[in-house]
Amino acid sequence: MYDASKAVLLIDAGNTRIKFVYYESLSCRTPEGLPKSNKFILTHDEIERLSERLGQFNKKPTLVIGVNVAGSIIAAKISKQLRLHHGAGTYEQYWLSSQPQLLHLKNAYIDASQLGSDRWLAMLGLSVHEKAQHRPVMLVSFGTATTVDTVYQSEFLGGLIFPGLQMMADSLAQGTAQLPAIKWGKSSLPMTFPLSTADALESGMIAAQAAAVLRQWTCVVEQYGLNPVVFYAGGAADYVVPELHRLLAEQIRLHGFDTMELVPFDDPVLAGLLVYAQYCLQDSVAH
Ligand SMILES: Nc1ncnc2c1ncn2[C@@H]1O[C@H](COP(=O)(O)OP(=O)(O)OP(=O)(O)O)[C@@H](O)[C@H]1O
Ligand SMILES: CC(C)(CO)[C@@H](O)C(=O)NCCC(=O)O
Repeated sequence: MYDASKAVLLIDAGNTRIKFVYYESLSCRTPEGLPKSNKFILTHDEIERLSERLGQFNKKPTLVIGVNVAGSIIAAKISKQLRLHHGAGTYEQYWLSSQPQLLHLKNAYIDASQLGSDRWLAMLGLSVHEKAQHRPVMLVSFGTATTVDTVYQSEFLGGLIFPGLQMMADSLAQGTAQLPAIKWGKSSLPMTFPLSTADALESGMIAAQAAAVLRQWTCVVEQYGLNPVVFYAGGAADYVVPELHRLLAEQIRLHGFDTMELVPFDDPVLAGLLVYAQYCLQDSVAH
């Protein structure tokens, strides 16, 4: 049972955008059984609008839980907006960091505090997925950076970090004399032998992203002999997933697995924060 009186705000402050989800009450459910939510996104330049944006809801959120990988200035700006919104009213606010263990989830990182708190909370969200019960589950997050992380038997096993699609494109344009900035068009499979600069860049970057994910999938298969479920999220997913689908299908066939699961997972960080907020609001839990 949850403390139904509290409105809750969850925050995923990333390097490009900040995602918020507001719950008037975690007990108020949709027909699908999920808490009714209002999601909104602000860029870093728009943080000053947070207080006004929160003013549109009926109740002030008295429990605010967030992760922030965008630095202390961003965290301070968000906290200032929350103080503005609450005035003299009281509320609890927590920025979570990565730990060796959170609820049931263990963290194999050598120094747990190094792990991005967004990755950690996303793993918590992933770990409660029904598919995570008997098989390894992977999450590919195509955000500002791309990350490829794995959970098996309630343990985060580690993962890859590399530049996101836009960051790859920007660094090529900035670091060379002849390579232009890319205008991403419709998503398509990389070409076999690209014959223009634009095609060579687009095909190269998509191939690099998909191949890195496939490498990690192969590591999981070799380590555990099981066919992992691959979840994906993030703004650049649409561009990479067609090629990833093609590569995975080929490997699934070669390994003799009978199913391929490449599944979208919206807002995994916010999903993990919800798991944690529900835990915090359980009657018996003292925070
Ligand atoms: N219209 C678009 N065209 C090309 N790439 C896009 C487009 N929209 C998003 N992207 C890609 O998505 C990335 C951003 O993804 P997303 O919006 O999920 O991340 P984010 O909110 O910045 O996340 P975080 O900062 O938490 O990593 C960009 O860096 C870019 O690679
Ligand atoms: C990798 C990013 C940028 C992804 O948002 C973030 O999780 C981060 O800054 N991580 C810190 C380093 C680490 O996770 O090992």
